[in-house]
Amino acid sequence: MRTGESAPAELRRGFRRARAGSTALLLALFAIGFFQRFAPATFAEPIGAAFGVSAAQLGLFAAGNFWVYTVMQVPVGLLIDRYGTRMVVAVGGAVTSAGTLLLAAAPGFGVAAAGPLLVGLGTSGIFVGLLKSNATWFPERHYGVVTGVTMFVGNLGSIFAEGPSALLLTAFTWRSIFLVVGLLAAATTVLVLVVVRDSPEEAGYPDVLPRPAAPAPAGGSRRLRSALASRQVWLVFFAVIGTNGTFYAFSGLWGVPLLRDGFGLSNAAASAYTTIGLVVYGCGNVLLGVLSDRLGRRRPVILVCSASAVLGWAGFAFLPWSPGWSAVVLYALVGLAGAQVVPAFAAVKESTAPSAAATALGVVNVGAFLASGVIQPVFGWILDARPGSPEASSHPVLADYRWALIVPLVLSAAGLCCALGVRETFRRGPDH
Ligand SMILES: NCCCC[C@H](N)C(=O)NCC(=O)O
Repeated sequence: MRTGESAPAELRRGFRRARAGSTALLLALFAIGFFQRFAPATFAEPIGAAFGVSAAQLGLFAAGNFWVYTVMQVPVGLLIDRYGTRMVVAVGGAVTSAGTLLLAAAPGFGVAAAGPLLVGLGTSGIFVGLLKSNATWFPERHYGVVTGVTMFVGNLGSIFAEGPSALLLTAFTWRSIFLVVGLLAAATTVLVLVVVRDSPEEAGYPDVLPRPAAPAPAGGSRRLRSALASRQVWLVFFAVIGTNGTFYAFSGLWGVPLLRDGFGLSNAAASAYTTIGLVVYGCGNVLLGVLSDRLGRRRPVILVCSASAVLGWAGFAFLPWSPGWSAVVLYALVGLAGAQVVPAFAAVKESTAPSAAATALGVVNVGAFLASGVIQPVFGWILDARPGSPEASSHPVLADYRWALIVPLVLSAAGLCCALGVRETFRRGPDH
């Protein structure tokens, strides 16, 4: 049975329908996961008020999802390489749904706090599973753009967690919103079990493109060792820390206070600049995917992003910038740099045996998550330790932020050095 250009039109249509069904369901769960990750920004206040808990307890509540998700990246990568996307994502979807419903119905904060932990656990396999599924269902030459669109759709979930959710909260309780999200996750999970197939072959179609079998490292520990022994995986890991990790750390926390404390902007005015960075990031995901597919190369795009990060962070730390065009350019530069993940994930997938791809992608994803988890507090410690600030309550000034901004600058410079060593994969897998 042929599904390429020479295959009968009906067969091609069936193949495309099967691919669209699988991909759409995985994307839906991915967007739900992104929603959950960003939901604390909007829902922390009503949830805190409902349970009468402190800001610190709420911080722990929000961090639960993040840390469980990060720790699980490599284990779920191994599980996906072993059991396939459908099984791991279906189990994950069920756990996500249970965690969300638990939060919606929680009688007290102790039970509610278990919700984000379960959600972090449940959603941890979706992204890596989706990347692996994309690698199986789409031609290699389109992997960049497919990854870019994947990231873009995930980001729609985070957008829904902000403004639209705040609007929903004016009409509905947070419990009813989480109830609906939990039921939605449950329904999507059932559909994943019924509709998703791990490969075109499993769906009754031959592979999209015939790919010569790559040497497959058998067994979990072999796959992990092969991912951890790959120079390409580590070079990309550190390059992504310098771009995506620094950008997420900044846009998720310090990007707004920098403008507020440094230039006296209101919260709303300051967050317009982080929004610009996020929009450039979201669009950059798709555009860089298209660009690197068209070029047939990943490395130049990876390098431009690393250079963009160094320029952006150096500008923030040393140039005489201020709100207005100079700030827009700097926020856009670091946003664009963050979109490096798209060609970077492609370069990792293309240099790894398909049977170990999810494990290697999981390793790289950990880097981006760990970076923001570490950079955010370190940035804060540098601000707290600022010289000549005897009163703990006084706000840091621009000069203090410039010191802290040296952290992302150093990481991005190290990332650029690593990016220089990344091997070009020419849009093709390791077996070509
Ligand atoms: N602190 C967030 C890091 C993001 C890492 C990466 N760019 C990403 O978005 N991964 C998608 C995922 O959900 O794992």
